[in-house]
Amino acid sequence: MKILVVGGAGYIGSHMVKRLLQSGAEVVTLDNLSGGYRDAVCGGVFVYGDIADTRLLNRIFSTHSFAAVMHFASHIQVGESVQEPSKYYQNNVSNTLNLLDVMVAFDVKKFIFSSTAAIFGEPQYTPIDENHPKDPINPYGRSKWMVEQALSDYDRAYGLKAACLRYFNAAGADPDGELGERHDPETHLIPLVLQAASGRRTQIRVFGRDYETPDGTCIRDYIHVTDLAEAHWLALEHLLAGGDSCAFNLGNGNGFSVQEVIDVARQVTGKPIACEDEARRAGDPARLVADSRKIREQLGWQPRYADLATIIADAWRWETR
Ligand SMILES: O=c1ccn([C@@H]2O[C@H](COP(=O)(O)OP(=O)(O)O[C@H]3O[C@H](CO)[C@H](O)[C@H](O)[C@H]3O)[C@@H](O)[C@H]2O)c(=O)[nH]1
Repeated sequence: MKILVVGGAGYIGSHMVKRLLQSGAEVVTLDNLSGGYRDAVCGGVFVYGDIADTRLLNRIFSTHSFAAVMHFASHIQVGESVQEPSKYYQNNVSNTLNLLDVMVAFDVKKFIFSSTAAIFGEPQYTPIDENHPKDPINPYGRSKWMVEQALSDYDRAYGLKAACLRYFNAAGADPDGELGERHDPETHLIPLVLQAASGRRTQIRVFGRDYETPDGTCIRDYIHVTDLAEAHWLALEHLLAGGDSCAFNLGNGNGFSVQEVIDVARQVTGKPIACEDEARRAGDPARLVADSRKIREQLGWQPRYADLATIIADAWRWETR
């Protein structure tokens, strides 16, 4: 079984490549990242490039016979998407459609798509299940919801079966210590908190202490990246077994505030971690917590690293590697 992993050199994609290789799948990784992550993709075929490049895609699909495509490559910063929407619609929507059209042309009709909690917008209730209204409040969320809608149409018209996996807050690192989180620039809470612990940063800025939450800071549902990769594996098995298109929310169902994350990080690292209070960051809902019962019930997903201290401990091992 050969799988094309687009964005397989990034944070979540590289964990997926590892999971696939462990299962004996053949992997072709397509990515335009180089450096550490690329080195970490220790197996399979690596193709440097971009899904905007139709000629490259045609060459890859003519050379390999894929059972499915897993697509992790996208821009993911909410704030940036407000400033530069074109970048988000171009890359996340238009380039994804380019990939889908080549897939259809080569009769590859199983697709795993990285979606996001940002498609829901301001929560109308929590925990958020799959049927929660979709009303994204920024171009990033809209770009992902547009693709989810396009995928429904591609299923109806071309029989392309897709699993949309809506991540809440992916965090942590490979428990073996081989892979971890690195974005450039880094904007995510846990790696920034740990950089403050390790001395690579002087402090962590807390964006808002005036939310309607018990300690005033925002609440998020952190999911270990290895559990996330496992969910993708189960979704892949589902599609390869002839299963129908589907969408699943992925989180642990436990909300932790920014202050709680900092407190747990202090315990795990034994470092003081200085904080500075800042104004709210635009586009941050107060509370995002997933109801993931659907994937547990339908695909048997069982997170193994649901404990926040474990998630942070694995990320800390990577930060101090
Ligand atoms: O330096 C920081 C960084 C973050 N935060 C806070 O920490 C929480 C988590 O922020 P992250 O940036 O780590 O994560 P988000 O919830 O903003 O982002 C997640 O959800 C987004 C969509 O809502 C995208 O999918 C994104 O990739 C994903 O990590 C937020 O309340 C944020 O305001 C801080 O206080 N200080």
